[in-house]
Amino acid sequence: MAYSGMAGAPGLVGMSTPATSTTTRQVKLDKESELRIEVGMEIPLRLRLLTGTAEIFGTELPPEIWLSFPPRHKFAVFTWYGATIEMDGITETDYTADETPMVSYVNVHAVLEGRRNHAKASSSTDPDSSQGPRVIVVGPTDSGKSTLSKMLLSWAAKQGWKPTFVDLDIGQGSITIPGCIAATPIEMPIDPVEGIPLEMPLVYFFGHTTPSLNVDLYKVLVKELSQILERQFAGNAESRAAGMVINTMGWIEGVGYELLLHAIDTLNANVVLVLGQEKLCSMLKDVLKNKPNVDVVKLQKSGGVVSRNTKFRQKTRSYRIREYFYGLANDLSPHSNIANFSDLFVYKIGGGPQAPRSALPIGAEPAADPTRLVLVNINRDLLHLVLAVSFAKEPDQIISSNVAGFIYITDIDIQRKKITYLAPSAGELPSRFLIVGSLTWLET
Ligand SMILES: Nc1ncnc2c1ncn2[C@@H]1O[C@H](COP(=O)(O)OP(=O)(O)OP(=O)(O)O)[C@@H](O)[C@H]1O
Repeated sequence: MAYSGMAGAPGLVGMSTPATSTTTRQVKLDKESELRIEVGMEIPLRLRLLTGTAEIFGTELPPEIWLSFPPRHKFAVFTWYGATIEMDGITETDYTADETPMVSYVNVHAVLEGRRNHAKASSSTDPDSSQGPRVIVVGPTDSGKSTLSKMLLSWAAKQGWKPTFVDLDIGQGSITIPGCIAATPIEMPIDPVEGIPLEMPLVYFFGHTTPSLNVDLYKVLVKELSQILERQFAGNAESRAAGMVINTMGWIEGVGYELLLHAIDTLNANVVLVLGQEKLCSMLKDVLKNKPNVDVVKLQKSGGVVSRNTKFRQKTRSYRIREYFYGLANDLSPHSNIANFSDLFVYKIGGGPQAPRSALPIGAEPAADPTRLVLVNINRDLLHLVLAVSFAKEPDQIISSNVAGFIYITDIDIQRKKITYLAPSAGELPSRFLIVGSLTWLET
């Protein structure tokens, strides 16, 4: 695992001292308690495990090694048997808590583990039982869904499984930039600083950060993703037995609820973990009662989960895009490239009328087709938008294709018909077909 090393940690000399500590200090944790930390807004926090054992969201801390957590990071160091932690730097808040839902979470992990073992043992004799658990984590915003997903994945990976992480959260997803749904196998416990490794995730670009802008397209993309995953599972008994953990959005009312049911159905989830909401749990139990193979389990929300307001969420999205191009520690060097208008084809999905008015019965209004491909005229409206580079070979494959990566439009020269864009690497783009939505970014 790529832990950030201790070298080059920020000096604290001459800094003002907020109410919380700025000096090196130790915290002793009793068994089954956790240290909850919100790193300050400007400067990273260094932290290391001095004695005992402890984990961050399911990933064990290496003894004695300093880890550097970026500004605004919110996390907890939990210990099952007791530990001493040393911190160096500024925190916005830090406190210890001995009431956590961790025992119930690890009990869920134990049940999933049993199902994985059963699936593995059945794979040669009974293909129908060879599917490991497909867990979907649902709940309102800020109920700890992403965190629980990470814990379940890291605990499974620690025991040698390679479960598939599916992130359907287009607002605050953890696999790639916002506006996408994605899946990736988790082969090692998730690095508490760097997050999910980005080796070849399967990514579909929705292009907006709320599904309400094109609900049908969102459903189509979830279906496309699920079909590819089914194909992968069919050819790989190991990942089939390890199963999936699916993270969802916090939108659980109305259309949001409908999308949850759609995801449960499309991805064939058989364990639904409901965090922090009785009403949602009872609605799901009721609607899924005819599916005896689907378990709906209510779990307590952790008191440590931090609520994030709209502004914070927008900022987080912007940092995620920045991280894509420049790396978490500014360790990547994106390239500024120039292309002719004629070199690239930019499509948006949805919007255009389905049929001309003349082709409709008298009085009928043309409805917008949510999955219609519309070729976009290149003009300055594209400035500061983030576009996806499709793997499609032909335009009609764009919706069903996953994406290779993203570019950011930094200039449009109408007179010379040139586009300047930032890309993760130099050289030609893997495809000339680009997808545009409403995902903007202001590079600062
Ligand atoms: N026990 C804890 N102690 C401290 N911070 C925590 C704890 N659990 C979760 N957090 C932090 O709280 C924030 C919200 O948690 P999380 O992202 O898991 O919620 P979510 O339900 O997935 O949110 P969303 O609805 O936006 O997707 C995150 O920054 C997470 O790191």
